[in-house]
Amino acid sequence: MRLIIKENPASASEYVANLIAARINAFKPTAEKPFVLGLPTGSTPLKVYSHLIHLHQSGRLSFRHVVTFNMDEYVSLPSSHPQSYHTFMYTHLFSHIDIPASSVHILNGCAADLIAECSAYEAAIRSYGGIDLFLAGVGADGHIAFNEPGSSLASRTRVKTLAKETLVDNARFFEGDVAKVPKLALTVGVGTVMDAREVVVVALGANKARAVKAAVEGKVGHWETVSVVQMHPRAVVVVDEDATTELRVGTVRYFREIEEEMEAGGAGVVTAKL
Ligand SMILES: N[C@@H]1[C@@H](O)[C@H](O)[C@@H](COP(=O)(O)O)O[C@@H]1O
Repeated sequence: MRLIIKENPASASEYVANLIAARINAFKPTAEKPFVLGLPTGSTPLKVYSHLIHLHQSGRLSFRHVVTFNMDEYVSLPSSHPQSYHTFMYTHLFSHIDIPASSVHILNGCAADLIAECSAYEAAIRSYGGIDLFLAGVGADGHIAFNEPGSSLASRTRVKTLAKETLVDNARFFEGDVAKVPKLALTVGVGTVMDAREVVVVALGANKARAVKAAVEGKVGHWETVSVVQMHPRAVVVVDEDATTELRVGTVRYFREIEEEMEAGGAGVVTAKL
């Protein structure tokens, strides 16, 4: 795992957007061989998305041959609902870039058969040969996508009951009223995320410090599902200073020194390419 510590949310988000753009551009995607990108919602990726839009508008990045799969969606919110993840993604990213509508995949939380919807989603991911890069945020309790505490680390896309902490956290998007937050969601599984060829987790702010500790220093376990990134061969965790406050001083120093070595072009560069 790499841990990248940036000074503030803006510099962390810019780093992540540049990383995604570099991966897409290096891949040289075509209609026959598109780049497959997994995407989250939430407040964390907002600045990443605005920087991706900026890169696109300044001619440095095209999404013409990028296929996306979103992580999750609430059950029973129509896609036109202001708080649906469909609305979120079009408002904050898709309406501003050159991605064809047919390349966007978001789970349908209003499908008549939710189980069939989840299986079809997994099949669609497989049909593209899997996900090249999965971008993820993290819940304050350490969940990835909507894989709440206790989720199987081998889980696939499925219907999930949301934890109380998540409902309370997300009430801010529903006029502060917990009762208005849908209690169920469709989500990719931990296994679905782990199948991606690269996983990039972003965590910003002191509210995420506990989750960052779980991801970086905790034991791998189903209680904080983000901890599974420790098992991924190509995982990058990008944080701002505030999100490091629960980490040991030695941990922060260790990862900082590795990144400094990489920037200096030393032995770390070899590690980065692995
Ligand atoms: N399902 C989403 C997650 O994908 C997201 O990572 C998390 C954190 O959201 P935020 O970035 O707003 O803190 O919220 C929800 O639970």
